[in-house]
Amino acid sequence: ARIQPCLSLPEYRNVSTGNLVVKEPLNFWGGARVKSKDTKNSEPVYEPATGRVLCDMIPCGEEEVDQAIKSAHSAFLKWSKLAGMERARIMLEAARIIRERRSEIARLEVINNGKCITEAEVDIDVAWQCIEYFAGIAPTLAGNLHVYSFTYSGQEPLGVCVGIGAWNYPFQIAAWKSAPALACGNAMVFKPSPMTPVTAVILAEIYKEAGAPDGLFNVVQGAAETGTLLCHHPMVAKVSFTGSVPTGKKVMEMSAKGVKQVTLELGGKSPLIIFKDCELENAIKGALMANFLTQGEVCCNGTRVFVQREIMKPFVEEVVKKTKAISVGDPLLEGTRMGALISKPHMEKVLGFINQAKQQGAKVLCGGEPYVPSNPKLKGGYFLSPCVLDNCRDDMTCVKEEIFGPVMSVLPFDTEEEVVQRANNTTFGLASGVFTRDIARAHRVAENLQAGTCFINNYNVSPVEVPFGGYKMSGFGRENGMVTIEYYSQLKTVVVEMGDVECHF
Ligand SMILES: NC(=O)c1ccc[n+]([C@@H]2O[C@H](COP(=O)([O-])OP(=O)(O)OC[C@H]3O[C@@H](n4cnc5c(N)ncnc54)[C@H](O)[C@@H]3O)[C@@H](O)[C@H]2O)c1
Ligand SMILES: C[N+](C)(C)CCCC=O
Repeated sequence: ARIQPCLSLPEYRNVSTGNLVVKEPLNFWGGARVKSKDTKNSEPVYEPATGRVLCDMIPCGEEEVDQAIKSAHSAFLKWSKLAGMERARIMLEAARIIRERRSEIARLEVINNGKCITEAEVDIDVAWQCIEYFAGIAPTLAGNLHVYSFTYSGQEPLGVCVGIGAWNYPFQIAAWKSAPALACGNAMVFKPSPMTPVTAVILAEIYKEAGAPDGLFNVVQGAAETGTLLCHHPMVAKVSFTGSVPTGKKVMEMSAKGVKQVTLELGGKSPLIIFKDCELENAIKGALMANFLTQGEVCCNGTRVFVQREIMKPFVEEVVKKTKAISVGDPLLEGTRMGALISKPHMEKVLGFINQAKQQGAKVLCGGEPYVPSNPKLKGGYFLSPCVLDNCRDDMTCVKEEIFGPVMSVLPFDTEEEVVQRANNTTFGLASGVFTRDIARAHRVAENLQAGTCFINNYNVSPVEVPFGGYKMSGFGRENGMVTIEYYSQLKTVVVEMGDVECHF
């Protein structure tokens, strides 16, 4: 059942929309691709831009999950004993290979996810940067020595960590989870979303090629059932989850049963506040960046756009003009700025939110309809014209719930105090943004917004050096930045007696 890859990465350079069928096994453990055992539960995976079947996702069952975890455990025993420098060398080599193969990996990501190529290339860059960043940290992991009491403490890895990913940034999520885990000396079993099974296994091959021991980074395919098996497995020390709030709650509950550590990167409904003293052109660009990257399927998007009443008219006119100009279509073409949504059911869900918004009194200023590109091969794709909604109120469903599609809701406001209160009136707390020329106001608003990130005079800029994660129901724990080391390690304290034991008895 253990198989080496059939299609080498350079061959993916020639794939185009509508011509790839992935036949290779998509699981990886013990240092090789592994064919799934039980094909009866296989599910078709669709290419979003065409609606064609790209491959079959065959979920891993109990025995396979157990094999992957045991493979990770045996790699952990070796990897955790390496010096930080040795781990770093292998991780840096993995980052280099990703950089070299950026174009092929990005093309595969586009075909599986539907996002446009220019964005996918950035995602791949962020992935290798993240691995490079944590490789740099690995040799610096040192403890504290308390000389006079002669005690010392230092970080130790947790063991086998599980990563569970969402479908919107498949390769990048696998890197964001594996890089800090491996830097700390852990091994990982990663389960991608069943809708985007194709690229995580390439990351596994790259770690192996870079010199990682067999079993260090493993991939098991599957949906809820496979995820449940991972969360319950007694040899798993930690679960790092990216996905929706309802699934995040289940993951936390299951992990609690085994007292496993958890990181939850969940959904959002983030506010973007635009004051009348902003530089309007930048604020408009910021609103587009906050809403339409990856077809709006971005957890931290600023989908509640609060605009100070005095500038509402020019803001809306320009934002609508620029939204209408977004080129939707073949995601592998350089000129395309918006590709296809992940699936037909998801597109219908987004359309349902738009219809409901209309029924509740919102006005569609542009878009919000299925889009059929002229190219015949894209006729079955899940394209939607980006949508701006006006006449929105805070109590509407489109303003309260995460849509996860290209839908911007615009809301007027009058005062800073009022808008901060309204912005915080949500159970989510992933991100937020503010546009103003008043530096004191910018920092005051950032301080008062209940969110893990606040972007001032920009949006969706997340370098790997800075922590990313949520407040409230958007989750806890962080990815990226130094702090992430805390979430993939545990502290050992050693107390050394330099004299005789003073006995109380
Ligand atoms: N905060 C972040 O960093 C971040 C990043 C990307 C996406 N997201 C969020 O992810 C959501 C969209 O992704 P999605 O639709 O893939 O989310 P989802 O919750 O449906 O699925 C996420 C992952 O969980 C798995 N899963 C499902 N049921 C499970 C179970 N019972 N036990 C274990 N695993 C299970 C899925 O197979 C998938 O791999 C949005 O809410 C978005 O905001 C958050
Ligand atoms: C790279 N971004 C844009 C910050 C997105 C992070 C992952 C959220 O879905």
